[in-house]
Amino acid sequence: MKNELLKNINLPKDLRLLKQDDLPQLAQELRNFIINIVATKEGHLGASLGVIELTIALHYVFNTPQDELIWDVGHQAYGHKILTGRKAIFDTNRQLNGISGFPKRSESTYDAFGVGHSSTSISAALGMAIASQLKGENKHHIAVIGDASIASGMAFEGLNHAGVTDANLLVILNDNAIGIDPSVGALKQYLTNVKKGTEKQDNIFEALNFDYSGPIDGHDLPLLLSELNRLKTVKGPKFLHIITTKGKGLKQAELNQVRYHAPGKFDAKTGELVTKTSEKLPPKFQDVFGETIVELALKNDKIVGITPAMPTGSSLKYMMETIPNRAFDVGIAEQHAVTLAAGMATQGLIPFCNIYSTFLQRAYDQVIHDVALQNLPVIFCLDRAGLVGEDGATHHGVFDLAYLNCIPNLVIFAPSNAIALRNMMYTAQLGINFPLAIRYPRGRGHLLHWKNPFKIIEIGKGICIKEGKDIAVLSIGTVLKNVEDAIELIDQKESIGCYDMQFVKPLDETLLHNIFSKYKAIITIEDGTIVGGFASSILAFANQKGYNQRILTLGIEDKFIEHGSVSQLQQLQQLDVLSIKKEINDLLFFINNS
Ligand SMILES: Cc1ncc(C[n+]2csc(CCOP(=O)(O)OP(=O)(O)O)c2C)c(N)n1
Ligand SMILES: CC(=O)[C@@H](O)[C@H](O)COP(=O)(O)O
Ligand SMILES: [Mg+2]
Repeated sequence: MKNELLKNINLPKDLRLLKQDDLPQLAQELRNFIINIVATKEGHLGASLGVIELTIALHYVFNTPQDELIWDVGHQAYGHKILTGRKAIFDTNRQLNGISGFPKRSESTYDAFGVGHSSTSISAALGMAIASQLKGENKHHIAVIGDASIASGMAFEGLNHAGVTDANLLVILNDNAIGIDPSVGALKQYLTNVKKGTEKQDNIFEALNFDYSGPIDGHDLPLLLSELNRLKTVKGPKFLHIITTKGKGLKQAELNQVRYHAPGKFDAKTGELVTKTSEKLPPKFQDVFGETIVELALKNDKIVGITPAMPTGSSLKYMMETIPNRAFDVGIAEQHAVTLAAGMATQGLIPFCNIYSTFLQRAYDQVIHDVALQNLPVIFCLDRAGLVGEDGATHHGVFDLAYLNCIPNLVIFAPSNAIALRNMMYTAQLGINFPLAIRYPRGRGHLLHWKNPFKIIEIGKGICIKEGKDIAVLSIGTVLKNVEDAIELIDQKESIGCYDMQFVKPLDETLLHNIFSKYKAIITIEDGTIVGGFASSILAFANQKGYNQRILTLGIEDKFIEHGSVSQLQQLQQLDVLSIKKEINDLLFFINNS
């Protein structure tokens, strides 16, 4: 059985020509196809394997793309992509200039809504369903949402609204009892009871006016087909609860669902992970955070740790294992995580609220209204800041410096290395009377030895890395390493000064006055958007203080950056070593000849 059926399917119309009895074989072929490609090209695995039967059934029963199908998060949509015209290019998934790892409207008419951040599907599908009603159309709108994503506030808001409409909406809950990490919370317990049959009487979704059916086995194709065909005839908001296994069809992925959410390279036949080099590498920043918070919290019982559904990705799991009563996974609930931290801070606790930079966008008002306005000493640890690579436009943490910069009271720190991250966490827990954001990138730093004795970091102070004569490079965050390497390659090194500014807010004005009084030209560099971030602050400083030398600003251009490896994207954004070297040399040439 080698893609006998799949090879003839390019679009759902081809799929609909198959006999129902052929669909289980197609499911097997589709699984193998995904496993073979993800094994070498990497990407999200477990979620897509878990919805193979659902994907086939949906495209078989519904008339996509006229009927609108919305995948929540979209990391489970690989089967959907393959069956909707992207089979031949699926091996470019998540690569530079290849297809996106998430549904994307500009990529296909079958991708009804762009996703990446969770819990948007019900609102989006409801919006489309209401629009269809207003336009007098007769179509179906289907939101497929996971058990972790439906626990988020936004999903509840959508359900709450949908329940008082007669919109033609079908919500399918794909319940596999796990997000990236095991699902948490009272809703998870409720769903567990529904599955056991102990919670049939007062169904929460029926109470919200949905026509509820399930739970049914989401791998049973005939059952899925008959239930979807039935639901097609039911008007108004409907809710189908299906039970699936994340990683279905690959033994290791079923057994170790957390690891196989996005496993990296693995052997397609055995499922074994490709073992990485045994060479000692510098730690990931997430582990510097995870290990340091444990070290600090063992000595300081006021410290608490919070993660919205990313215990593994943030490495807060180390604290959850060591000090479980003070480490909280609150589920996909960024808004709640921030205000929970604010509440804890009012009571004298020291909350480290760890959120991926991109996901903190969800909790912007909470940062302003609940934390900063009340000047509460919440310590935000913003992981995955800057370019994250293959997850692409939905996930790059490139807006944080800009969106945080305009918030009064907030101190913004971007460590240039693991030691600075660790020392800032140490400093913060000694006691601060302001909110603090510490932002650091995905992946590893460059220091092998980082567990030095703790040192206090003076708030608002930058560091002179190297004095120069003509040009000062002002750097913020880990891009400093590229700057230092670039300067090493420059012939007139002695001309170039280099500064690790550390804080975007407050700026080190004393240091800046020294720099602006001395150098002929300034370069700012950051791995965030050039609009409103570090560069903007330096430009405003120069303008306000009457400095008029040339200032070159390097950072992420004012557009959404797509997927690719971090190094490829750095090159495209001129943040790699050679591009920085060129920018410095060009500026040197300019000032020497003007
Ligand atoms: C707002 C937001 N927070 C966090 C994430 C990170 N994230 C991606 S998938 C995922 C788990 C989703 O679990 P579930 O909805 O149950 O889907 P499954 O992976 O089980 O199919 C999380 C937390 C995200 N994409 N968006
Ligand atoms: C789909 C999603 O949002 C997550 O799975 C994300 O891809 C995790 O990113 P990291 O791999 O950086 O933890
Ligand atoms: Mg799930």
